[in-house]
Amino acid sequence: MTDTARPDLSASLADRLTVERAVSDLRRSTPVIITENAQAWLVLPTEAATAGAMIELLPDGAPLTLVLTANRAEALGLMGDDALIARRLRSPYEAGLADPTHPAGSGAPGAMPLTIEAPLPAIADAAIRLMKAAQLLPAALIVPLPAPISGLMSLPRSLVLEATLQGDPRLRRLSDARVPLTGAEKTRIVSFRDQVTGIDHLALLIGEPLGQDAPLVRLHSSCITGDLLGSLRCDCGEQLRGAITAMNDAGGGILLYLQQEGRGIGIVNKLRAYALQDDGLDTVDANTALGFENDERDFAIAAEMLRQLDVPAIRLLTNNPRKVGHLAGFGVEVRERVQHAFPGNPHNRNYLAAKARKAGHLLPVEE
Ligand SMILES: Nc1nc2c(ncn2[C@@H]2O[C@H](COP(=O)(O)OP(=O)(O)OP(=O)(O)O)[C@@H](O)[C@H]2O)c(=O)[nH]1
Ligand SMILES: [Zn+2]
Repeated sequence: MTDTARPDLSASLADRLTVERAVSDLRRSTPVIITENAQAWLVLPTEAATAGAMIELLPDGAPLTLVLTANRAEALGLMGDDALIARRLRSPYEAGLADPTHPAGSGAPGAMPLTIEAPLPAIADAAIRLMKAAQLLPAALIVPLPAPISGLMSLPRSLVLEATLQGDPRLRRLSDARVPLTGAEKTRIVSFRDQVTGIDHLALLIGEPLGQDAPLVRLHSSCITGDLLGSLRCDCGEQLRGAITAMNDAGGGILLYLQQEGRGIGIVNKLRAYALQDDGLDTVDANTALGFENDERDFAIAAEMLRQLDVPAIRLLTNNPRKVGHLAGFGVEVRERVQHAFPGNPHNRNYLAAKARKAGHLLPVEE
């Protein structure tokens, strides 16, 4: 079995592990400290602030600054050409402004609490990167710290920026087992673990793909609702089972099952996006109203899995040109894009139409 994990803990890997520990604290509503030059800032996820978590740590009378992405600012009708904006708050509870599914953030632009513009804190970019890595809403409450607080993770801004760059996954190949599937009895599942995030990704080897020149491959991002629960809001379940059947019929194929729920925003945020879609936004605008990009996924993971499986050339089952471009950028030869569309239903018709219209998906548009 190949094991490509580096034996030593290089400086950059150590930095990435430090950032992952901070991410894990933030997911538990624990603030972290980011430093830049001689200044330290307490950084609290807005989700934690609105829930009142750890608010007692905020120094009395210190200025509270809310950092938002440009996408969230635009949804709120706030002006600005920059990637991030900062607003001064009177109370941490006003951080609900960052969340369009929260009463404070869901009103019409004029109905939001009065906020005062604030200069962008030096660590704003690092704070937003951490929130995204933690799959929290990409908004942070930031307070300059007059004195250090012991017991919290503290990390320099530069380290956060370097460690959250996508494109260099450290995957370790682990188990390999026979798992007969309905529609593809000759299937093996090979598992990979991201040595930085600890997240596991799977490669389903259906039939005999490894001997083939350019086997069928699908990059399938996890969808708990569609793949597992049979949700009709998307086409993921059909695409998953359809890919398995197509690969079995072709004598072999590789389905990479990637833990990238909700195009990389996580299950909680995907469900928030669904709530916004019920209020009339489409799948793209719901992501940006939450402050995210339309697609936050890192397909370098898929390219690295193919590299470790020794599959340099593929035929890719997808309607998403972004997947083709990213894989090619990471050195995978995509010899052919194979259409992978299924008939819509009344619940996913708008979703499929928005992907075709706005996200460049090559889907047959239904009447
Ligand atoms: N944020 C968000 N994610 C969604 C929504 N609907 C489905 N998803 C997620 O979108 C991803 C679908 O991924 P893929 O099956 O790789 O699909 P794709 O990028 O549309 O490309 P192809 O299916 O290959 O054409 C899964 O992670 C789903 O959880 C939605 O409305 N909002
Ligand atoms: Zn889905």
